[in-house]
Amino acid sequence: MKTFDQLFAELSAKAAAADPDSGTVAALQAGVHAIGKKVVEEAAESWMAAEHEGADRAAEEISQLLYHAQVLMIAKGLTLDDVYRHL
Ligand SMILES: N=c1c2ncn([C@@H]3O[C@H](COP(=O)(O)OP(=O)(O)OP(=O)(O)O)[C@@H](O)[C@H]3O)c2ncn1[C@@H]1O[C@H](COP(=O)(O)O)[C@@H](O)[C@H]1O
Repeated sequence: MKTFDQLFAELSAKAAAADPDSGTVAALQAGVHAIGKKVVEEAAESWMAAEHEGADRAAEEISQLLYHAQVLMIAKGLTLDDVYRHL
């Protein structure tokens, strides 16, 4: 288990190292358009799970939504603070 901030640090390190075994690095190479589609897909799956499936399934889909949102942030060169200052 990890926190939002810990996951962001992990993904940022993998991106900086261009880890060839990382799905995150592959997603970043695919670009903002492809990452954006995953954000929308996971948002829809989160909605469907919340409406039609149990709490655990909703939590799982929401975790994937958060992951892809972080990948989008890294693709755009955004830091956590860039986002947090809007909260
Ligand atoms: N938390 C996640 C995470 N959540 C979702 N995903 C990816 O998001 C996709 C969503 O899964 P779906 O259920 O939609 O599956 P799918 O539609 O069959 O997937 P695709 O065919 O679209 O790839 C999967 O391909 C996962 O690889 C994640 N990939 C990685 N992480 C974590 O990110 C960290 C770095 O991972 P790597 O960069 O792969 O080393 C590790 O701690 C991982 O646990």
